[in-house]
Amino acid sequence: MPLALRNLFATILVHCNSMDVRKMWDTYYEDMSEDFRRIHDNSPATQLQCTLKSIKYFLESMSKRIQNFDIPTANQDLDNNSLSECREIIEERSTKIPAEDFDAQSKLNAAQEQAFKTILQRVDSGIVGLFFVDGPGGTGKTFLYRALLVNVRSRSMIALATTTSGVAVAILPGGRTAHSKFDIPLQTTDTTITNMSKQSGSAKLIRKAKLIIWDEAPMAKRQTIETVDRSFRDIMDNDEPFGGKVMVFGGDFRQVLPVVPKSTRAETINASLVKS
Ligand SMILES: Nc1ncnc2c1ncn2[C@@H]1O[C@H](COP(=O)(O)OP(=O)(O)OP(=O)(O)O)[C@@H](O)[C@H]1O
Repeated sequence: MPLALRNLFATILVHCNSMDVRKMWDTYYEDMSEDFRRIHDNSPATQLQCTLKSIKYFLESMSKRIQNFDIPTANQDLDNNSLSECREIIEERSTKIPAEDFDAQSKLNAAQEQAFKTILQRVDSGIVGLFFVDGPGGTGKTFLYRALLVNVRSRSMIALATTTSGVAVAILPGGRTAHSKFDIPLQTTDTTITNMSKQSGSAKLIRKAKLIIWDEAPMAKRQTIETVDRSFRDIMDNDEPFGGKVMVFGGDFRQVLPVVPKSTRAETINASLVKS
């Protein structure tokens, strides 16, 4: 429950004026930072900054500034809340975190916890990361995505949730189809790029995103995913895969492969992500 505790701590700061804030901080810091201690077990400084950013997020959602309270100082993060942010970034930041997701990270099973920790270490270190979450239907992939989204978003960082089909969009908070979010052309080939220009709001959003989730990836043609890869490299001016972003693809190859009209079995498999 550390996330719920940080939310409660921020709420108490805002509504209870006569509290000894520093004493309360010292008393409950261990409990409030328990999730970050699990992820960054060797770095107390990172644990502290992650905890402060999360409390800052909740305070700002109540129109308060963390600087006005007697708790340790958060590092200045120039990425955050700049006045010149474009519409796409403002919209993304206004995604509501569902209350039922607050304790998702404390309920993760061992396999989910392992994936959660590994992915968040990449998010916090800013090192490129390409992950594929594989599992048959009902094994908890969406549950893991939701825990990741709440953790990253509750620290005022941008996490994008995309899916291949419109049907699955509704199960991820702030979800959109990858085609719509990344402006992917309907017909993709081995040389296409997306319609996002480097100066567009969508490109600025990609530059800021710390985590990008793409569910139902096996349903997308590999050329579609490769088109996004080429565009991200261009937008980020970085030739690492997906321009150095932390990408989490997920889905189940046992379910639906890409739909290629009038294709043979071999052509369908050639269009699949496994051939990328
Ligand atoms: N660690 C967990 N603790 C409690 N409930 C969980 C956990 N993991 C998954 N669940 C629950 O199990 C059910 C199936 O999980 P989920 O929807 O995440 O599976 P999925 O792998 O995404 O399935 P699909 O591929 O069909 O979309 C959901 O009701 C989810 O809330």
